[in-house]
Amino acid sequence: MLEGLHPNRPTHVFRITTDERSARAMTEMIGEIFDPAETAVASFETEDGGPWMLEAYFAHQPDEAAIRSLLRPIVGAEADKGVFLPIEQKDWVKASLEGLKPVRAGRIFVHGSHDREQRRPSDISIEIEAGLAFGTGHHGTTKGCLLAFVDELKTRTPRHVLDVGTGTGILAFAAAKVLKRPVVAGDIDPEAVRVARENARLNGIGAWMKLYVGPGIRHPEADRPGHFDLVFANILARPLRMLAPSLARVTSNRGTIILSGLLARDVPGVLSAYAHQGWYLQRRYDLEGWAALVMKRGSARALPRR
Ligand SMILES: C[S@@+](CC[C@H](N)C(=O)[O-])C[C@H]1O[C@@H](n2cnc3c(N)ncnc32)[C@H](O)[C@@H]1O
Repeated sequence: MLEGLHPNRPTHVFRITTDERSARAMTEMIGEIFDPAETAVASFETEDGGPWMLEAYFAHQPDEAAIRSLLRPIVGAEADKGVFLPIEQKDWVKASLEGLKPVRAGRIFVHGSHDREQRRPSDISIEIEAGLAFGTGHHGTTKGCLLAFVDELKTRTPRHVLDVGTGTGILAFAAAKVLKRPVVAGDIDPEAVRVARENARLNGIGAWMKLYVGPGIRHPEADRPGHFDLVFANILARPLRMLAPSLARVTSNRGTIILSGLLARDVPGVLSAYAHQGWYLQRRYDLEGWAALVMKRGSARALPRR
């Protein structure tokens, strides 16, 4: 969930801990200067009220001296404290998955194959092998969506679910397993859809996953006006804003859209795009600097003051 480059294919990472303002300024500068196809950058709070970290991922070995001199006008001598690290290519995904602990949201328990024995009999368990797709459940955006989904179930039971930007398929699987119904899920990245298909089989719900490759809802399974009563879209702020009219169109009048993939600073822009379509924010989940927004159709007057 970084701006730019697919987060699972970098060769080098640069990390620097600093204050929020400098982290944001450096993120913006790196985002503007470097080609988004070759660089991914994000900054986030390392703990509540604690220092911020900037992480920049590069597809090729970066010119370290040049990057430090670019950052010096923003953070001064601190630019030299940041570290550049090579990223092991071969087993990077596997190794990072093995190091990850399972994630729990209510009864939903997301785990890798190495943590199967931790499942409880009452769990809705989802086993994920991420491969090259995003979505192990550990990212603040995914966790936020899972928590929002669990809370949504306290008041209603959706029947028709769409997951836009499905990655490994994790949110769609949670919905299919909890609701015991087919779910439509798509991703712009064919590799993600391949991984989601494999994971669906692994979880015994291959027949319930209606997977498609394509941007947004550009597929006959997804482009069904008023059909879905729960839509997940955990992608970036810009596509979320652009997709506002089409997501609003395919969601039923009493339906819910759960949006994520946006940093707290991007929330007002996304809310305003959905307010233009007649949607308001019912509640939000903030985890590790990322926000998940639960949107309902209704009067823009219901928008909370921010
Ligand atoms: C942050 S990941 C979310 C994965 C998973 N849904 C989760 O919650 O962990 C975002 C996914 O959205 C996909 N994506 C980005 N822009 C998209 C678009 N316009 N339409 C469909 N998928 C998109 C990416 O390929 C990526 O797999």
